[in-house]
Amino acid sequence: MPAGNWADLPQWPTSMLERVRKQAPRVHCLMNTVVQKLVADGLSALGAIPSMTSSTEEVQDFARKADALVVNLGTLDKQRREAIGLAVDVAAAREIPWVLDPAHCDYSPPRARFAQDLLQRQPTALRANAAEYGLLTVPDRVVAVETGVVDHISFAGQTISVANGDPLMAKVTGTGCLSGAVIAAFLAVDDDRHAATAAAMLVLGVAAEKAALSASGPGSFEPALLDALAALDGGDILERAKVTG
Ligand SMILES: Nc1ncnc2c1ncn2[C@@H]1O[C@H](COP(=O)(O)OP(=O)(O)O)[C@@H](O)[C@H]1O
Ligand SMILES: Cc1ncsc1CCOP(=O)(O)O
Ligand SMILES: [Mg+2]
Repeated sequence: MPAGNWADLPQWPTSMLERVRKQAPRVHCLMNTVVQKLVADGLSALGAIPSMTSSTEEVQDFARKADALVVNLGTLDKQRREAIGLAVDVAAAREIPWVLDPAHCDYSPPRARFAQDLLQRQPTALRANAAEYGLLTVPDRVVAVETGVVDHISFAGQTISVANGDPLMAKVTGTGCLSGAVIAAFLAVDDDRHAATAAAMLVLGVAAEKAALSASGPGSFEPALLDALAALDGGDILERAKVTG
């Protein structure tokens, strides 16, 4: 955590959120086909600018214009593997942050191997649920995020835990994928990769809590989450944050 612990300096996530809104980072998403709309809408609500192509002819042009990249393996096929490799080449050359979400790698050994190979290419952060996380070995320089009821964000021997969120997040497909994209947006505006990743998880978790106040189930939770991401302010974050580390 920057310059002390959460109790000493609780305003840094709000400062990062304000920078996301002001700078409007471009986040290019190699996103699974199931949740592209939610992820694009979530990034837009937050204040970032999403793009989504996975065409091998175009992906490098999009990555060259991006401030950060998120690579999600949820609907992997031959062409997407190739597009991911091309996009990561650009991210590495331009030294922009990129986030790996090894979605469903616990279902498929070839996908788990591909995820492990991508980890050797040093993403800025890995974001995975517990089943996915348990299969992978995370290199030292990669921020490791294991999500669930409590999110654990580990880097350089230190772990920040964020206990915000709502059980309705597990009832809407794509909240995990959205979390990877939100992390990418925060990494684009702050060089402290550990703090930026934790701030992203906190902001999404607090937005989910605010959304749950008005939702009557998963259907109404999804649009309420977009509204909450757009409306979230420093007061909400300070009042609700459950951060340790
Ligand atoms: N029961 C829960 N209570 C609070 N937050 C949750 C809960 N389940 C999931 N989340 C949140 O939902 C998001 C997705 O996490 P997770 O369900 O672990 O990923 P995935 O959707 O990839 O399986 C994270 O932001 C996590 O904090
Ligand atoms: C259902 C499904 N199948 C392939 S990707 C995907 C979406 C996974 O979304 P999340 O892990 O964020 O709930
Ligand atoms: Mg997932």
